[in-house]
Amino acid sequence: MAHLTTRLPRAGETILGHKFFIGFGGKGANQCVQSARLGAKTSLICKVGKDSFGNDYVENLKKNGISTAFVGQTADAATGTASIIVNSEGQNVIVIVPGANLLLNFEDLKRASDVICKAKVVVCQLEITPAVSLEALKMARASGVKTLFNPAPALPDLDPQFYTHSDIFCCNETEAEILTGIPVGNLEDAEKVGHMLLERGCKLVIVTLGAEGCMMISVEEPIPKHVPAGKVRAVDTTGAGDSFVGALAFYLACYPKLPMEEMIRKSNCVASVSVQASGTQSSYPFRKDLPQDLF
Ligand SMILES: Nc1ncnc2c1ncn2[C@@H]1O[C@H](COP(=O)(O)OP(=O)(O)OP(=O)(O)O)[C@@H](O)[C@H]1O
Ligand SMILES: [K+]
Repeated sequence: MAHLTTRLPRAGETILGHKFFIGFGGKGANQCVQSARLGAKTSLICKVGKDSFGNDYVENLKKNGISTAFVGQTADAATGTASIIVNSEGQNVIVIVPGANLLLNFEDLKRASDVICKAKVVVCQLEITPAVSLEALKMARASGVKTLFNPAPALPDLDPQFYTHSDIFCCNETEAEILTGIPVGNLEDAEKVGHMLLERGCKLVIVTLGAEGCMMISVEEPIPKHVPAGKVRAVDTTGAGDSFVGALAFYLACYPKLPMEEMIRKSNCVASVSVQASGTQSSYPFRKDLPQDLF
């Protein structure tokens, strides 16, 4: 939920804001929404609270055609939230309470094992307990399901098994720096990150570079490739990373024979549409609104 104000309040101060809105999020949900809008059959495995936010959350997923069979609702924690205050200069303060997300456990994964093991692609992030995310990747892998891992929010001491259990490891510049210690400001830096992550056991690494598109490198093709994004007029880049990951998951699942570079190029196109509208899920394009040569 976001509050727009002219300036940020000081400790103990009450100020008036001029706008308030609630948007749905969670990286997993955002990615799922983007995949679903492109036409993928999707299911989200997560946990929310038995509260009005949780009810609305489930409703929103259903509206987007996402299966909620494995969206648990618990009375033991509140739905995860992010409260954001943004001033007129665009500076913000944010409080995140993960809440019910942290209660998603191995039992929940076991209950969902059918969707995990029969999926074409499993996408994981780090907004739940990392060990649970890793277990989902392992379950997928053991069944020959393609794994796409997005290490967000990044942890400096990520369990090294995340590298070896990801078919595709996709991070942005900030995450790349936290994971490797290499500040990423250009393509060359991203290439260094790519080499380092391949050494750690990744099969294929993608570093997203905002308006510059992406860098990709793989064990099969260890020469880094730049996949540029089209030039667009960006109005709000919030959520672009999740749009990209969601689109990539769609192509991996629905067009598995496309060369990876082509999948990334198409995912860049989808994500570059999202930066031309404000908000996160509200900016994600539907298949019918995109150039049909993307399909
Ligand atoms: N200004 C832009 N113009 C065109 N495409 C963009 C732009 N910004 C982002 N994109 C697309 O979105 C993808 C992801 O962007 P980025 O690397 O900024 O992710 P991110 O930092 O995780 O984003 P965010 O945190 O804002 O969601 C890029 O690889 C590109 O395809
Ligand atoms: K956006």
